[in-house]
Amino acid sequence: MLLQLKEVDVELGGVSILRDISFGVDQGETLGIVGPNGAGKTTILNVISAVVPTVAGEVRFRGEPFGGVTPHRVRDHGIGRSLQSTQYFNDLTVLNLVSLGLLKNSVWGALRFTDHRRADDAESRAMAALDLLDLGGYAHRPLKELSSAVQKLADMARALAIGTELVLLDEPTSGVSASERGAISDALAEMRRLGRTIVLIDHDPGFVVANCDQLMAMNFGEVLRIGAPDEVMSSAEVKRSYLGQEAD
Ligand SMILES: Nc1ncnc2c1ncn2[C@@H]1O[C@H](COP(=O)(O)OP(=O)(O)OP(=O)(O)O)[C@@H](O)[C@H]1O
Repeated sequence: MLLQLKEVDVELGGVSILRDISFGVDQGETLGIVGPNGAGKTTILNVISAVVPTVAGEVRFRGEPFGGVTPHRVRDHGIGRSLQSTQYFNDLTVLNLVSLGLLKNSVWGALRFTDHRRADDAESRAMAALDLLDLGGYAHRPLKELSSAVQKLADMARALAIGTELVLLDEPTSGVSASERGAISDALAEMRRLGRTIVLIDHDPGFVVANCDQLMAMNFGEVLRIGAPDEVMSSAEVKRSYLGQEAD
């Protein structure tokens, strides 16, 4: 098993945010997570990325405890994460956005591209990731000129370039029109075809169900059910608690 959370609890500001979260993700598998606003989906990605600490339980990556890892070292383990929004990077080109994630020097050094050898290496790896998602034609375009779908795809390429072991996708369809969601699905399908292990969260349960191997439904910081996507979505507790429908 590549990633495992065992009985994880998280508290932020003295408030219980996650309780008793346990799941595992095998190599090459996509775990989808659904749940209403505030269920704790993003916090789970924050736990895996070592952005928030746990107060109980354990995170294991490649069978090893992941406890002491700092957020800026997560990338060194081959874990890439897409952002909910790329708005702060609007002036960058697509290639710069993807390269930036691959540069190991400080952000300031990276922005100035002072280390040319590393910058060239980062750019060629970034270009390879863009080509995998068929985005090579956008490489030199600033993000601000592109549709929100292409901006999302560029950020997925950034996560793919870093995430050789594990890709965390945070709301890839948010702000993307219904007509452009197919392109996001296609990119995700390509990542899965490449054998990447993925944790996917999105507000659109239909999108998640269609694009995962295993589904976890959450509510109020707890796991309601985990298993085959159709089984989870048709279970009484998920219908009742998440979809607001009466159980059969
Ligand atoms: N830094 C923080 N301090 C205190 N509470 C927080 C913090 N971050 C998140 N929360 C709370 O934790 C709960 C879970 O938030 P989280 O963002 O993980 O949910 P989510 O399922 O991703 O929701 P959404 O779909 O709206 O993004 C929410 O009640 C949120 O207000």
